[in-house]
Amino acid sequence: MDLTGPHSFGPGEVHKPGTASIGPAAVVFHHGVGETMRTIVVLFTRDLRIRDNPALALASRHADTVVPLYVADDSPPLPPNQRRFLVESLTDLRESLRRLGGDLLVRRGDPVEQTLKLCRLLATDGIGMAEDYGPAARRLRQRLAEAAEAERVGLRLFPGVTIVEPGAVRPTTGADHYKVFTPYLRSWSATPWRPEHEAPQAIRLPADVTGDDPASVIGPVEGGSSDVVDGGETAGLRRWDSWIDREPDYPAIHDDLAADDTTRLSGYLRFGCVSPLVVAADPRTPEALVRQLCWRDFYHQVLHGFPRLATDNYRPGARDAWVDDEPALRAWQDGETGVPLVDAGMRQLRTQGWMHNRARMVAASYLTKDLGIDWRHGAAWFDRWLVDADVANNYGNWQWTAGTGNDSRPYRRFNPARQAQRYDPRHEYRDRWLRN
Ligand SMILES: Cc1cc2nc3c(=O)[nH]c(=O)nc-3n(C[C@H](O)[C@H](O)[C@H](O)COP(=O)(O)OP(=O)(O)OC[C@H]3O[C@@H](n4cnc5c(N)ncnc54)[C@H](O)[C@@H]3O)c2cc1C
Repeated sequence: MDLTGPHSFGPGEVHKPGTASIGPAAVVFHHGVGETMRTIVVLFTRDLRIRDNPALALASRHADTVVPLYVADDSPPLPPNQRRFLVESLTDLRESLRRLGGDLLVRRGDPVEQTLKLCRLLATDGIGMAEDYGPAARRLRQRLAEAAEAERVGLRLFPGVTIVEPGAVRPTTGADHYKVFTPYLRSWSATPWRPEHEAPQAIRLPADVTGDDPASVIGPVEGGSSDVVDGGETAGLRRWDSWIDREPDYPAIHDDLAADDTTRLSGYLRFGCVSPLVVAADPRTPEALVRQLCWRDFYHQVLHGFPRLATDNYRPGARDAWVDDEPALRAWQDGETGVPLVDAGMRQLRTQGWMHNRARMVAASYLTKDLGIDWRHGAAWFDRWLVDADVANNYGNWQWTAGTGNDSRPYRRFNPARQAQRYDPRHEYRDRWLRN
C-alpha cells in the first residue's frame, strides 16, 4: 500500500478528500525496506455493517491484516432499548465478519484509550473510522487524532453515516450550513453521491487475534420496551427488502397512522446497520422516501454547523420561557393526557421504542405549544425510549416542532383532534394503542 498517496494512513493524519485536515499536522511515515506487513484497526461507531462500509472496504482491500473493533463507551450508558439493539447489531456484525474470515473485538471503556492500547499491542499502522458529526463524536475524533499522532499511528476518516456529508453542499450566502430544508434539498439532489462499496470478499485478521461475544462484554440489558425490532444488518436489510418488494405507495401511506407502514429503518440507520446510501440509491426507492432521507442528512448538517442543537434554541429570538409543570409532563410521558392521539403515540413509544412520525409531531407540538413545556424535556424522554434517537434527528425535529428550530413557520401548531380526523379517520391507530 502506498503510504503517501491519497488513501494513506500516515501517522496523525486525518485524511478526507476535499477538506482540510483536523488535528495535528501529518507526519510522513516510512516502513523499513522489505517490510510489507500493515495492520489497520477499523473502529466501528455508527456504521455497524459490512455492506457499503467504506472504512472496512478500503482497509480490507489495502491492508495485510484488519482488526475490526467496537468500544462500548458507558459515559453515559445507552438507555435499554438502544443498548439491546446495539448488542444485537454487534452480534450480527461479528457473525458477518467471521463468515469472511475475520472477527469483531469488543471492548468497554474510553474509546481512545482502548483503541490505542490495541494499536500498541498489535503494532498497528493505522486506524480507519466513519466520520460522525455530533459534539461527542467530534471530541472523540479530536482526542483520537492527538493520541494517534503521539503514537505515530495514522488515522483516516471515511464517509458512511450520511449520504452527502455535512459541509459538502453549502449555501451561496457563504453560511456554513443550510438553515431551511427546501434549498438544501435542491442542492443535495444536484450533488453526486459517492460510489457504494460492496461487502469485502475476505477479512484477514492478524495471527492469534480472536474476537469477543458482544453480549458478554456489554453485559445484560434490563428494562426497556417489550416489542422492539431486532437489531443488526441482516434484520435491517431483510426488513428493507420485504418492504420495498411490496412496492408500497409511500406518499399515500407516509402519514397514514392506521396503516403504520413506513419502512421502520430508522433504528438501523441510527446504528448504521443499513447504509442510507444503499436505500437512497436503490432503483426501487420512491422519490418521496429519498426526500425523507434528505431530511436526515439535513439535520446532520444542521448539527455540524450548530453543535449546541441539543441544548440551545437554534433560532435566535425564539421562545425561551417555558412552563414548569411536573404533573403535566408526567401525564404526557405516561400517555395519560386525555388527548387520544397524543396518548396513543406516547404508548406506542413505550411499547415499541418507536413512534409514527405523524404521532411524534402531534405529541411534540402538544407538549411544547399546548402545555408550554420546554422541548428539552420532551426530547430527553424520546432519547430514553426511541431506538432511533440520535442528536441530529431527535433534537433537530424537536426544535422544528417547538418553533425554536428550522421550521420556516415556527408558530404552526398541530391540532390533535384535527390531525386525528385527517390521519386516523377510523380511529384505528388510537384504538390500537389506547387499549394497552
Ligand atoms: C419530535 C420528533 C422527534 C424525532 N426523533 C427522531 C430521532 O430521534 N431519530 C430519527 O431517526 N428520526 C426522528 N424523527 C423523524 C421521524 O419521525 C423518523 O425518522 C421516522 O418516523 C422513522 O420511521 P421510519 O424509519 O419508518 O421512517 P420512513 O418514513 O420510512 O423514512 C425513512 C427514513 O428517513 C429518515 N426520516 C424520515 N423522516 C425524517 C425526519 N422528519 N427527520 C429526519 N429524518 C427523517 C429516517 O432516517 C427514516 O428512517 C423525529 C420526528 C419528530 C417529529
